[in-house]
Amino acid sequence: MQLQQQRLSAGSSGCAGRRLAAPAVRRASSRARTMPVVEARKVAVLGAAGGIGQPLSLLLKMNKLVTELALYDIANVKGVAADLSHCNTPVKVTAYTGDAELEGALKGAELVVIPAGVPRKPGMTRDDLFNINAGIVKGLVSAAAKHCPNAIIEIISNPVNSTVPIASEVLKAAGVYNPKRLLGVTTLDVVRANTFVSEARGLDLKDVDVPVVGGHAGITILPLLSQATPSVTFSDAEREAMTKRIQEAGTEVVEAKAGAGSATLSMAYAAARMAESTLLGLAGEPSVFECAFVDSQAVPGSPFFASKVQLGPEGVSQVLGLGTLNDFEKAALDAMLPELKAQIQKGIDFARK
Ligand SMILES: NC(=O)C1=CN([C@@H]2O[C@H](COP(=O)(O)OP(=O)(O)OC[C@H]3O[C@@H](n4cnc5c(N)ncnc54)[C@H](O)[C@@H]3O)[C@@H](O)[C@H]2O)C=CC1
Ligand SMILES: O=C([O-])CC(=O)C(=O)O
Repeated sequence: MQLQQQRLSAGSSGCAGRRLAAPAVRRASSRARTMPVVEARKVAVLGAAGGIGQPLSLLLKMNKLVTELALYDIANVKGVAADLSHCNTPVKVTAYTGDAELEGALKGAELVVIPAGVPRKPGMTRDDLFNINAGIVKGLVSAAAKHCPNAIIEIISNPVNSTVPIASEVLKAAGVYNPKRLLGVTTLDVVRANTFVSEARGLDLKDVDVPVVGGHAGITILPLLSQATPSVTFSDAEREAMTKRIQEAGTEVVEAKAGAGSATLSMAYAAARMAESTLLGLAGEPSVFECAFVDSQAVPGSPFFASKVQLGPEGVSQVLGLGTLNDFEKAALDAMLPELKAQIQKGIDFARK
């Protein structure tokens, strides 16, 4: 799998006020040389029979850093696992369904990826999913707190701006919260930004790295085009249009699917990339960077924020600052904050009820 080729990778530790370091894009050949020795790595996918869960599980079945793939879903997961288990890659596939089997999926897992929950239909916002998905995430993270309290948890289920705070409260209540081990998956925003910018400027995709910060809904998604690598220039109108396209890309897919769900294949690709980066960090690979929505002090007053983070043996080893924003980005940051904070608080309030 060549996901690593386009992984966000920065050469040095960044910090607030500095421009984020340029990507040191690893080629497949050099990656093969530097690939860490694989220890036993069990990855659990919760919601594995869904639109994201199935292709994500396939990509993880192809990943040399994974030794066991535990698939959990409330429906249809045994068939998905039987199907996947016939692929002749060494990853052992196991299947679990229903509350009684959740423990088996989670026991011994080092990474838990959660795409469980309902997707949007046209006309809905991600926040409209809150009423259903908040409870699903709460239940699954409660089980993870009990059965794999040290695992890294990566949440895909929307609204990410609220489900990650819910998860943090659940983990706190269970006495096992480690902010380095809880991440909201915003990789798809970066994947999209890289694709759209490369298309607009005729750049080779493997060289393009656009940090995307903030959150994962509408105006809370803020691509830092001024920090793109390689450096790109946009007129004011182009910058505004590109920012809006990246912010509305999820809706673009929801509308194109016309009621049949939201992004699944690109999301599976993005989550597989995030999982691979996480496993590389766990394995001690240096200089692994991704953008993710994490417990953060990057922006005063917002307890969670997406920005570039370094991944290491403990999970998030460093949350990087935002670097220098231009006036457009500063205004966009100011505009998003009330909405982002409200969505975070909504999650916290729900979990504390
Ligand atoms: N973070 C991101 O960038 C993105 C997030 N999403 C979100 O991912 C979520 C999943 O999307 P899809 O896979 O398209 O939906 P889907 O409906 O195709 O699949 C969801 C799966 O979750 C399962 N599920 C429901 N409740 C469960 C529970 N309590 N335990 C275990 N499994 C459970 C369902 O049985 C189903 O198989 C949605 O909330 C969607 O909004 C989607 C795209 C991008
Ligand atoms: O738009 C949605 O509902 C799914 C999602 O988060 C995305 O595609 O970015």
